Amino acid sequence: MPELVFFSGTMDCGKSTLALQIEHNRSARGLQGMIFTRDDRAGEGKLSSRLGLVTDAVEVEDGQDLYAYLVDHLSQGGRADYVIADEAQFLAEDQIDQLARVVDDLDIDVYAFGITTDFRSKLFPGSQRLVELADRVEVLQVEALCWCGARATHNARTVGGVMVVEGAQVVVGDVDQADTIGYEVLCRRHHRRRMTAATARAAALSPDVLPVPPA
Ligand SMILES: Nc1ncnc2c1ncn2[C@@H]1O[C@H](COP(=O)(O)OP(=O)(O)O)[C@@H](O)[C@H]1O
Ligand SMILES: Cc1cn([C@H]2C[C@H](O)[C@@H](COP(=O)(O)O)O2)c(=O)[nH]c1=O
Repeated sequence: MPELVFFSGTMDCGKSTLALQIEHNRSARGLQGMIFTRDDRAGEGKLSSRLGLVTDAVEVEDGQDLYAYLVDHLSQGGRADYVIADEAQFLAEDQIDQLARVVDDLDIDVYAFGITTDFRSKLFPGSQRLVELADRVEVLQVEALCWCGARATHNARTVGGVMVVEGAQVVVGDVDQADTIGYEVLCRRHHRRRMTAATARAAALSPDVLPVPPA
C-alpha cells in the first residue's frame, strides 16, 4: 500500500541525507523518482546534504500543483515510481494535499522531509498539514544535540550567536553561522530560556559567576 511518510526533525539531523539515501537505493534498483525541493541552501533545483551529497530536483514554485505536475509527467511518458519532497516545511498546505492525492490516486509512495517547527517553535503550515495527513511520521534516529548534550528538539534563529524571536517565518540559512543570521538547535529548556552556546559561554565567563576568593 503506498504511503505518505513525513520524516521530521530539527535542522541538521540528517533529513536530506536520508532523502538522498532513499533516492540512491531505489535508483540503484532501476526505479525512477520525482524529486521536489524548495529553497535548498545549495540553490535552485538542488537537494543537498551537509555530508556533501547533492542531486538535481524540481524546484517547487508558489501555487504549483504537484499532483497536476505528476499527472503531466506520466501522461507524457515519464516515470515516477516514488516521490521525494525535501524542505517540505516550505510547501503550502494545498501542495501537501496534492502529495496525499498522489499517494491515493496515483498509487505512488511519497517521502516528505522537513523541520516541524520554526524558530518560534510554531508549526510551519506545510508541516502541520503533513502531521494531519501523513500515514506515518518518522523521527530521525540520529539525534541532533543541544550544546548542553540533551537531545535537540527545537530550532533557534540567531544573530551573532544570540537567539532572536522576531522576524519572518522563512529565512533560508544554516547552522554554525556565528557572524550573520543563522540557526542553532537546542533542547526545549534552553530554547525557552533563549540560551544558545554563545550566550551560555558568555554567562560562564561573566565575573558574576566566577568563584569569589575568600576574604
Ligand atoms: N563532517 C561530518 N562528518 C560526519 N557527519 C557529518 C558531518 N557533517 C555533517 N554530518 C552529519 O550530517 C547531519 C546533517 O545532515 P543533513 O542531511 O544536511 O541534515 P538536515 O537535512 O536534517 O538539515 C548531521 O547531523 C551529522 O550527523
Ligand atoms: C527554524 C527555521 C528554519 N528555516 C530555514 C533554514 C533552512 O534554510 C531550512 C531548514 O533546512 P535544514 O535542511 O532542515 O537544515 O529552513 C526558516 O526559514 N525558518 C525557521 O524558522
